[in-house]
Amino acid sequence: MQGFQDLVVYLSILFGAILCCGGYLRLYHGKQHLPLPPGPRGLPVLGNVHQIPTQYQQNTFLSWAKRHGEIVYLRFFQKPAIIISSLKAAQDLMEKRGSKYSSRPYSVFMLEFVLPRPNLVLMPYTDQCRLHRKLFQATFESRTMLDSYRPLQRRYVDILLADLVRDPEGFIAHLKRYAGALTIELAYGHHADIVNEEFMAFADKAMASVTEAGGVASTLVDFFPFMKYIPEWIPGGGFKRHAFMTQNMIREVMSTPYSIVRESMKNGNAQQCFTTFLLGELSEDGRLDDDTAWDIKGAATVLYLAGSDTTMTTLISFILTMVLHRHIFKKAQAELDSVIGSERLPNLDDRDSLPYLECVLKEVYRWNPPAPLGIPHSVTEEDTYRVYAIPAGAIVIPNIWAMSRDVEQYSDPDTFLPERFEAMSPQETNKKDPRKYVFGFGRRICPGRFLADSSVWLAIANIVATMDIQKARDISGKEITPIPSFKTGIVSHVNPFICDIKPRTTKTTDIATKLKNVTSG
Ligand code: HEM
Repeated sequence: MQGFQDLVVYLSILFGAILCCGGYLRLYHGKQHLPLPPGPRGLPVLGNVHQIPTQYQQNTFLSWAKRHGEIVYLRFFQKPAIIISSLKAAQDLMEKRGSKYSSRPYSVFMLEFVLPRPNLVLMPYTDQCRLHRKLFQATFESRTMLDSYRPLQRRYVDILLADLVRDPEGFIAHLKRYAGALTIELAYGHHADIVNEEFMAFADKAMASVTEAGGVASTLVDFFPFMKYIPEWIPGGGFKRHAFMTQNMIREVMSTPYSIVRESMKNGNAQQCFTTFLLGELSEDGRLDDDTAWDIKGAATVLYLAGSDTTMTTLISFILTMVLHRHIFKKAQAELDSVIGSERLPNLDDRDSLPYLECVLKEVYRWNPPAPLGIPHSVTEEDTYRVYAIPAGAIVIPNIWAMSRDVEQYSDPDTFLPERFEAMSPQETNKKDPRKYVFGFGRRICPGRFLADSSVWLAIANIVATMDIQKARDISGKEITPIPSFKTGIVSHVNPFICDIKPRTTKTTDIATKLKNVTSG
């Protein structure tokens, strides 16, 4: 068996070499006759694969950008890739030339093994993708629709505050629940208690299985598609077993809440939600083929998967920075007290009158961009940028982390300093607003950005208004200062830390009393 395994690896390398040489010749004899962008020197067959770390790739990519420039060229076996590390280059290419830079790299593993149907996040830029984006935009980018979610956001913020009062130590779980329950209710209409924690836990497990399943062999199949024909009982084909198991879990995550919506539609008690909207838009006279049903299930699941972890991470980054910088928290609180007073809780209409809190939120996005490498795009047509050729089919990785650490834009970029935005002119603030890059670019920009931004703002404004946050103390009374650290991966999750959160009692408002009627499920 070992011999066979070696043969598979040997064949993979051989095929790679052949494809690679073909690719290489094509690149250098492309019609532009321009050089490729600079990058670290790779090996003949592997390209730069062996230089890519498995963890915190954004840091390595940033160090390459410092050496080679804002566009770095890499090769993963035969596949070209560019890493974009400046906002200007990302906007020039991914936004101004959106017609060429808006597809996604094709993943054999995800699209042929794990998912029953491609979902929006992974779709190439086809008519189907445009249709799905239109549906997301109609639901999450229209002002009227966003305004209609305000009562829901208010309800979940009240639950969050009540949870924080009841169990301050569980703040990470409460923030996760806030972000998750909100997106679940938008997706499926019923209260999160019905789909409940069990659904969130199972969805997390399925996603972990996707990540685990994406080990070496599954990554290889993306570069050497012939591997998909290796039977699963032969070494090298074992990834298929894991992939099929993952597919079963994903199917269940997609189907369970969808079936509840279908059932309540039959019973005439379904709430208006993204799933009912999609059913209305995509079914013909109430009829639905199997593929369309999977498309709808996929779109609703994407809403939860793309929306909850990213939103939660922003909120936890906020708590962490407030623990570390109490003077900033107190300054935001003083602003809030002077504008809102203590008789009511802040709402989204107050946003424009709280400029310092706005600077704090911008700095939270910048300090820990929730998706440090975004989601890769791919180039559909050969292109040129400055003096370089960008080959068709290249994977495009925006290094959002590098953009947030650009010293030309932000001095002392590792320091958490909301005041950097306070000191800027309106034009400069607009140009340097991290929301210009943390939500991605161009035709694939995050369609949930307005919802995410308002949900995060509402939660942090209400936390600042009602809670006191500071460092926890050990039994000897000494302050415990959390050391900021983040998980590696698509989302930069904050590693757990402890802090001391207490409800504030002000002259006239006792928030615990105010929220006594709010139940958390
Ligand atoms: C702070 C919270 C969030 C952050 C930082 C974030 C960030 C991102 C980023 C970087 C991308 C990739 C864009 C690109 O390819 O250029 C993306 C895509 C996406 N996001 Fe978000 N997101 C957040 C919240 C949400 C929410 C709440 C939703 C749900 C409505 C959502 C739905 C999506 C979808 C569906 C895509 C794929 C779009 C496509 O492929 O065309 N996101 N997001």
